[in-house]
Formats: sequence, structure tokens, C-alpha cells
Amino acid sequence: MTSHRFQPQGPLSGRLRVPGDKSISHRSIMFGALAVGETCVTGLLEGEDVMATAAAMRAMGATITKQGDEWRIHGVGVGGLLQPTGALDMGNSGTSTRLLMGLVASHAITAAFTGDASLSKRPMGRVIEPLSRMGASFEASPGGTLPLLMRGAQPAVPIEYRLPVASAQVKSAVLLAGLNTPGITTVIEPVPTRDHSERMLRGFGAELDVEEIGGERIIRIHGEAELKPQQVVVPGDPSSAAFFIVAALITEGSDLVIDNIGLNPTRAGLIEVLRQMGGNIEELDRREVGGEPVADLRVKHSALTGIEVDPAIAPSMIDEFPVLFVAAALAQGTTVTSGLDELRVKESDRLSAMAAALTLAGARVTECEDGLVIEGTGGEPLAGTTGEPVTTHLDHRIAMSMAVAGLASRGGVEVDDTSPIATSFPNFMALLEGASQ
Ligand SMILES: O=C(O)C1=C[C@@H](OP(=O)(O)O)[C@@H](O)[C@H](O)C1
Ligand SMILES: C=C(OP(=O)(O)O)C(=O)O
Repeated sequence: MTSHRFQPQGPLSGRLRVPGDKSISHRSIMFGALAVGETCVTGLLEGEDVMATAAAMRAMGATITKQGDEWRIHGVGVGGLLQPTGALDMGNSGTSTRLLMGLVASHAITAAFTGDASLSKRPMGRVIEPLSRMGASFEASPGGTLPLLMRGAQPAVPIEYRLPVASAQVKSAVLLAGLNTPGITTVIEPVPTRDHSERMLRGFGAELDVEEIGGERIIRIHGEAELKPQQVVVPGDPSSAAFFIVAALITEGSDLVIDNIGLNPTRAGLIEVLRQMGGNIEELDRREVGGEPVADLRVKHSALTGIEVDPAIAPSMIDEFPVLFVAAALAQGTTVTSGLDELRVKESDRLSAMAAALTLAGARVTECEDGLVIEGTGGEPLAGTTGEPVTTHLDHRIAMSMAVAGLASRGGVEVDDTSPIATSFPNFMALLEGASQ
């Protein structure tokens, strides 16, 4: 555990660049490892979560190396994954676990999945259920958690699966299992979630179609696919940029440009909500990078007003709520959020963790069953923590959100453990320090 006190540090200005998108980075390694030939990836996020995916794909036969700024992946072909000799250690990463369980489900592989204390509490029943229907079998810990052992099915059975939770990880697990399954595997998504798997699988040459009927998305993947190696350019992660967007909005005098941010509509909910609150966020040089819309964002200090956040927007900003709560704590008036049950099953219970942390830092927060209600200060800094530090519960987003709260406090915010930040944003502390110089 490495504790740190985050202090007010003056306006954020100049330009900065955050690391590559975590979701796209995981997928570029997985899909590269299933293509025949060499995939090259630039802008890959070198965080611990993505490295857990890389280690697992190596353990199942792929060759993954870094030369200069470029990652090169020699794939084994769909159906060609090898039996790993040891357990696959997923660290802190839900995305690695659920997507790789999907891949293993349609290979003749038996694999043990393990993870850290946070990941070992997270629900895997949501992927065990559809993957069992496809023929895989499981021995999981009580409650459907890690560690677990799974046996893939060869051949697997194609299914039509309606997602019971809005989850891109569950959607992707079924689609990835479908890659090596004869016939057509169908996922019905009542509420759209991030669509990187669909975009990238198409880019790698899979036959995948998406039909929209009455707001639902019906995604069909043709099995026994052949993936072709690609040149992937990973855009900057909007979920990482979120910390700097909020930091600039709530710190007086700030005028910051964050370069090269992915603005896929299934990820851009936070920007919309912050604009509704009065945030001044300008998109510069909108363009396309690696098949994703991208822009540089210019963010200026703004007087924010509390709002009622429409729960329908939640899937497009699911990882950004912790830092939105910080913005709300500094806004004028009340912010009400609801429909956020999924936040209770992330790296931590993010509703209770943020309610406790913000309260300790002097904010006025009420925790409800499926959201938080926050009375903002109207721009006045929070008091900050005095005695005990805030608890991050092995959750990178709690640590970074409370770092941002520290900037907008009188006495600073003490965070008990900054080490989880390395899972998604290894240079966060250095960038934060540099942004005010
Ligand atoms: O598919 C992905 O890359 C992700 C999906 C989301 O999880 P859920 O599918 O559990 O909502 C998100 O929270 C996670 O950080 C990354
Ligand atoms: C929920 C997250 O990641 P994962 O599910 O991959 O652990 C996150 O990065 O906020």
C-alpha cells in the first residue's frame, strides 16, 4: 500500500496526452492473438490489466513482443489456442477475465482463472450462464466467483442470448465464444453498451452484423471465422481523460487541452452530462483514428450546476461515475443519480466507496440503493481529510477520483493506496503533477 496526499496545486494548463484506451487495448491483443500473421499495435495501454491479457494470450500460444513504440502479435488462428500449463492470473481485471472465458469456452482447453482480492469478489455467473449453454463447464467458487476452473467445449453450440445486464463484457464473452463455434451466435442487447468488440471484430475480418430494432441491437457473428492481422492505432482513453476533464472544470483558472481522446458515442456520456452541468468542453480537430471518432478536448474552469442524471446514459459513462461524483460535490445545488446498481460490482462497490470517501473529504452525500445524491458546495473547496485517509478498496478509479477531489480541497485529500492506479493509468501521478506547471 502506498498512501499519498493530493493537495491543491493551481490551474491546469497546456496540453497533455493520456494513455491508450483500455477496452481497445485488451481487444487488440486478443484479436491479434487469434489472427493468422502479425498484428501491429501502436498506442497500446501498458497498464497492469492489459499486461494480464497479454500474459494469458502468451500462455495460450501467441507471441507478443514490443519493438520501439510498437507491439507485435503473432496469432495462432481462431481455434488454435493452446492448453495453458498454469493458472491464468487475471490480476484486477474484469475485462480480461470475462472476455478470455469467452475465448476459452469454444476451445478444447481446461483453464484455471485466478485474480486479486477485488476481482475474486466480482460476479462471473453472468458469463458462466451463457457459456454453459454453449457447452462449456465450470467449477467456480461459491457465488460464481474466482478462482474457477473451466472446460471449453469443442465444438461449442451457437446460442441466441438476450443480455440480462447492460454489460459489454458479457456481450463480448458470448461473441468471442461464437468466433470458434459452428453456425451463427446471436446476442440481443436491449440497452447499447460499448461496441469496440463489434467494430474491431469486423476490422479483423469477422462476419458480424448488427441490426437495430426498436432500440434493441441484435448482433450476429458467423462462427469458424478467420481473422486477418491488422495495424491497430489505439486512441486515448476517454475514461482516463475523465479525471483531467473534471480536474480542469473544478480548478479555478484552468484551460487544458487533452489530446487524441476516443469519442465513440457508446463511451462519451460523461462529456454530455458535464456539459449539461455547465462544463465548458470544446472538441478540436474531430477525426477518425483506428475506426473510432477522436478529438482533442479543450476544457476550461466552469461554474457547474447540479442536475438529475438520466439513468439511460449510464452505460456510456459507466466507469466515469466516481469522478462525476467529485464534479457534483463542487457544483451549485443537488445532483441526483440512479439506476447505477452495476457500480456495486466493479473493482469495489463504487457507490459506497465514493459516498464514504467524499464524506470523509467534507462533501454532503447520501447513498441510495442505486445511486448517490450529492449537495454541491457551489464551487467552494471541500475541507479535505484530516484524520484517516480515504479507502480505495483496490479500485484505481476511486484512487484517481479522490486525487481530483484533493485538488479542489483546502487541506488536501489523503488516499490510502495509490498502487491500483497502475492497472489502467500508470503515469497518472506524473501527468497530474505536470498539468499545473
Ligand atoms: O468491455 C469492456 O472493455 C468494459 C466494459 C465495462 O464493464 P461491464 O461490461 O461489466 O459493464 C467497463 O466497466 C469496463 O471497464 C470495460
Ligand atoms: C470496471 C473496470 O474494469 P474491469 O471490469 O476490466 O476490471 C474499470 O476499469 O473501471
